[in-house]
Amino acid sequence: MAALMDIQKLKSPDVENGGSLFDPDCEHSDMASLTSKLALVSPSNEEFEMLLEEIRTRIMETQGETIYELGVGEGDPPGLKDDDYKASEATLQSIAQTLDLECVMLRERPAQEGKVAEFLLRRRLTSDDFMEIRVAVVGNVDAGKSTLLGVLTHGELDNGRGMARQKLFRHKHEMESGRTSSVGNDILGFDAAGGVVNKPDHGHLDWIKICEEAAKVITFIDLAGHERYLKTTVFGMTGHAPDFAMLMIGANAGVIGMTKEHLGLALALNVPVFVVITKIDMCPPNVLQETLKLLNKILKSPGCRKIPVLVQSMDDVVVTATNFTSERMCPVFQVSNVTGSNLDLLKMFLNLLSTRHKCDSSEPAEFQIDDTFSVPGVGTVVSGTLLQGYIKLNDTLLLGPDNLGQFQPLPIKSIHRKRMPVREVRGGQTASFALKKIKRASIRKGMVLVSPRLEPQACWEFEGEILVLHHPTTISVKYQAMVHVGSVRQTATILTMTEEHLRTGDKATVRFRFIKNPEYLKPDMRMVFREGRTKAVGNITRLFPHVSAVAQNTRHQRSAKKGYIDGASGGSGGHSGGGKHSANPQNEPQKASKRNRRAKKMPDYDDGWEGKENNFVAEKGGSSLEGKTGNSCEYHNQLQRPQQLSSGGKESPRLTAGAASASSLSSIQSGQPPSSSSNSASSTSPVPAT
Ligand SMILES: Nc1nc2c(ncn2[C@@H]2O[C@H](COP(=O)(O)OP(=O)(O)OP(=O)(O)O)[C@@H](O)[C@H]2O)c(=O)[nH]1
Repeated sequence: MAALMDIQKLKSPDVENGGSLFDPDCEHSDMASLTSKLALVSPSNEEFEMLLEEIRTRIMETQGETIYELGVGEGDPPGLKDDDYKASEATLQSIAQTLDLECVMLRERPAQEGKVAEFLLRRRLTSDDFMEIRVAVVGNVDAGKSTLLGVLTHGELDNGRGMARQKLFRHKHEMESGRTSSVGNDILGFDAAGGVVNKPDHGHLDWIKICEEAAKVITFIDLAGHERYLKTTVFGMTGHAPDFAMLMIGANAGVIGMTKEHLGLALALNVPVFVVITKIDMCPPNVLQETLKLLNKILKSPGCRKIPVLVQSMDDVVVTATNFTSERMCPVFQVSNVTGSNLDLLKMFLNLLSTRHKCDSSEPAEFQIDDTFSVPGVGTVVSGTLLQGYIKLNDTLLLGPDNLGQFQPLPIKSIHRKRMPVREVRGGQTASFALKKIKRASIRKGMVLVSPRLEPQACWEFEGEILVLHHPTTISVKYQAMVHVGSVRQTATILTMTEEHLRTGDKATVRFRFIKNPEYLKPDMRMVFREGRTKAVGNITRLFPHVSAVAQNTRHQRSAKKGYIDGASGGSGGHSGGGKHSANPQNEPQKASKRNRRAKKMPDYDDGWEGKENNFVAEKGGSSLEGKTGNSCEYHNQLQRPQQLSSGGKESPRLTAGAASASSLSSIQSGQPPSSSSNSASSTSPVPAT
């Protein structure tokens, strides 16, 4: 345990400074003068109103809850004597009652002048509203991901032979192999007082009931551990906009296989990570120590720069959960799904997590689509995340971009959140919308539904600042790989770069062009660029929102011939000219289609983030997830596969050049920054256009 940071060092830094958890970053606000430790002892009417207002604002900002620390104040030594403490607690309860908040004590401890305590103030929401936190569950195969989710959501312990996970598998082949292959959603609801509301009825969980009773719902995005399904895992991490990533490690197996890949992915996407070590019931103490030691080394390495904190008590839970948004801290839990050891700590931690997405209802709505469904009796349904703004029933939003970069207005027929019909959805929440007058085949993942106020434009080309985490040789202009950004997943070609060649560890500003469809992007979005073992991460810095006339006409004619352009989306697109590479056949979309035809012949194989050498990326796009995400459709009816998949789903196969080399995250493991010296000097030939 000594390997991990001593939790005492992190405990209540604010208390030492006379600060308050009102302000976890120690930036003292205007409230500081009001938060003298005696402020709640016998406030005047005016002071009471000010405190009320401060807590109301705080609750609104944090989407429904905050933590108040009693007995600390600016410049005062921490702690309240018994009488003052009781009076302060009574005032806090009275404020909570006035604001219709639940007020629950999280922990109480002795301090210099009496005692201090932390209280959770949580809004009691109506039956059709709840706070929402999304947690992506990652880790190597057999780390116990599905089992832990089964245990947490169904409240029954595992038998060590896969009993708990059976409740979560969505496919027959998963039941047989014991391997998750798709993005699954499972939910865990907490009421205002922090109690779990999941009550399975004969193994079945009623999501609507959970959402009605819950003040906060944790959605677990259960991602596959096997490297074969890495493409799906990357999509889960980018397209489902998780607030946090839960990295799972089997205590006996240790940090193996895809563990570092998944950690690297979370870091690249700036998703705060916490670690859960499972199977401590069957792991010899020395092996557990070794696992902790290696984990500690990796987390502290220059590639990671995390502060690992072992969570062993409720005190630790409160400290880590309330400081977790800092992104530097990495709480580490050790649990057993068989004995239930430490699961109460993990549940409490999940209960205290708060969303990273701030919601401002006045912003124009922007909804990213991560899946599409055809629901009998309902019609076309899209699921996804509302990144900003507010959408209510019967609002008309713009759906797009289609293959020509156009957006078309569509009314929202109905809204479901976690299978529960609702009238509105706010920024940071996931939802499903039933849409009118549109076929499922005309919608692809990566499209958006946005407010007309945004005047959205699609782009074929964009610029990004990227860092190459790994490439076996060098990357040059015309190189093609898969771009993941938000729920967009499409092959793009490098048009220009600020460097002539890029090797592992190199940074550059790169101009990309999508090969199949224009996409809706925004500056500052995080992107992942990958192909086989090649991985680069970065930020989008510039968009070129125009559609090449050549590309546009060609696509239109070809699409019209194939007959899958919706009449409503037709039109010229109104753009002309095109970029300097628009006439280059290498960048024209029809090139991709040839590869697609070849790709269809390839096996359904996902070579992945850390794939095998000399293999093909035969992305099936839409088809790899279509129909596999049953749980995420919030319209809980029979789902249908489309007769014809959207054209946006298929990607081209790519031949990976170069010899095998170590993981890009070797820097994390070794504690050294990535080095370019390990690369072969030979240049990778760009993939020729066929
Ligand atoms: N003894 C013991 N066994 C566990 C524990 N957690 C999981 N298992 C067993 O470990 C095996 C693998 O668990 P899974 O939940 O399928 O692992 P996974 O990480 O979801 O694997 P993929 O879905 O393939 O990514 C199952 O047989 C579980 O019963 C634990 O805490 N203790």
